[in-house]
Amino acid sequence: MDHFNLEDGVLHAEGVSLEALAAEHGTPLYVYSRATLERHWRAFDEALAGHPHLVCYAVKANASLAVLDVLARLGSGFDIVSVGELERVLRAGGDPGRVVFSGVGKQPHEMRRALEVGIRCFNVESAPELQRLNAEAAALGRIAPVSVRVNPDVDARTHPYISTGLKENKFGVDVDTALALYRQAAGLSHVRVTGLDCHIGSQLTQLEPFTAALERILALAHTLETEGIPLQHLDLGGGLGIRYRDENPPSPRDYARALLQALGDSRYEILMEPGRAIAGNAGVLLTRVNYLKHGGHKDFAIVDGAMNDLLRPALYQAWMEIVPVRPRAGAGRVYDVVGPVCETGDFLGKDRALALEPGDLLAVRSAGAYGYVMSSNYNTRPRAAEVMVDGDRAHRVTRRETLEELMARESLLPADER
Ligand SMILES: Cc1ncc(COP(=O)(O)O)c(C=O)c1O
Ligand SMILES: N[C@@H](CCCC[NH3+])C(=O)O
Repeated sequence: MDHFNLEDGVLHAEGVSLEALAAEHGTPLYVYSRATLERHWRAFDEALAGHPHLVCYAVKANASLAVLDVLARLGSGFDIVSVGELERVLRAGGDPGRVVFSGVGKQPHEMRRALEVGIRCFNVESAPELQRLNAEAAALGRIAPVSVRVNPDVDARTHPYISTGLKENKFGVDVDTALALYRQAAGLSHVRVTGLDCHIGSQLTQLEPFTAALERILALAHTLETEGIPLQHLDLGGGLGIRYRDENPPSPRDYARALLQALGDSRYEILMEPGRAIAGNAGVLLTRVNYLKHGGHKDFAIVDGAMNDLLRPALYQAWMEIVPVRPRAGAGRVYDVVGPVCETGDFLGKDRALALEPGDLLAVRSAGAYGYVMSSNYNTRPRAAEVMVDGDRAHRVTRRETLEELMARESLLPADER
């Protein structure tokens, strides 16, 4: 469920016409709905009510300051993977005490900043990382709270690029290595074991991989208890999928119910790191039809948005729904919706039945997660702008980059070396 609906024949975000937003801010344009974000975050929080928990929104899904601001005001925790994401959370008023730090390649300066502001937990992914964290904490006179990220070797049944919990994936450590790491951690002077972490992949549409992973980490938690290494929390990661087309992912409530059931009567605090399930259907990408090109073999709708704005279709062959903002009557044609970028893989959608005229505005739905954050300047295209709708008001979040700003970041060689 989201807040993008037709009103008087025109697609609106909450109470705001997407045509009006495109006219004011230009295209391509990302538009987010505050009400949808809030509803999705609350769905997780309420699904876990009655059990100690913290919903740590995965910032990587959509790191817009406005999105973080909305969630920080709800009391959200945050899952970060870089010091840049940490600075964004702090800037948006997020509580560092509710931040967990994931990722296989944390750098010393990132660890130091996270230690200084006092984050909730470091999700450690290797033995050398544990040693380095202990050394950095010792140098600062701090104690680093840690979880070990366990790779439970379960098949998440998702696209291979976004599966993270198989033994051939770079993430986490296997159960035996995790046990060894916990034993090491227990003997280190400047880390304190607080939890256990696991994340098996993204866009999961079935419960079974989640519960299989939980069973494996519960067994490890039990072993740790018997060794005198008690845990306060289990971080079950993110990964709950959303409907892009015809997927039928479990609701946050069914997902939480299954996990709490598998947890039995153990009272570990539960941390979750949902990203896509909160932000995905809270955003659309608006793009305008520039040309219609009717070939002998194919019809192309050439739009002003491209793979540099929204990479998911090109990178994962992801299917994203494309709808006209003001639907026209009539059958139309079957188009490949493509951008101006010089790549055959530059498409937003293939074989879409659409009734179109040049100048029409299209909305790519479910673009709130892994959209703007994965955009680039490929083909020297400025990044899109972002707008947050809140009821019948809209706030510009990011201004469209100008070519001057893009160029100003670079320099020519010194004149005498030319
Ligand atoms: C460690 C970790 N936590 C959370 C997430 C968020 O995943 P999702 O957006 O699928 O909920 C990811 C991304 O896969 C991740 O790697
Ligand atoms: N970027 C991916 C998800 C990556 C999840 C992060 N580990 C997507 O768009 O589906």
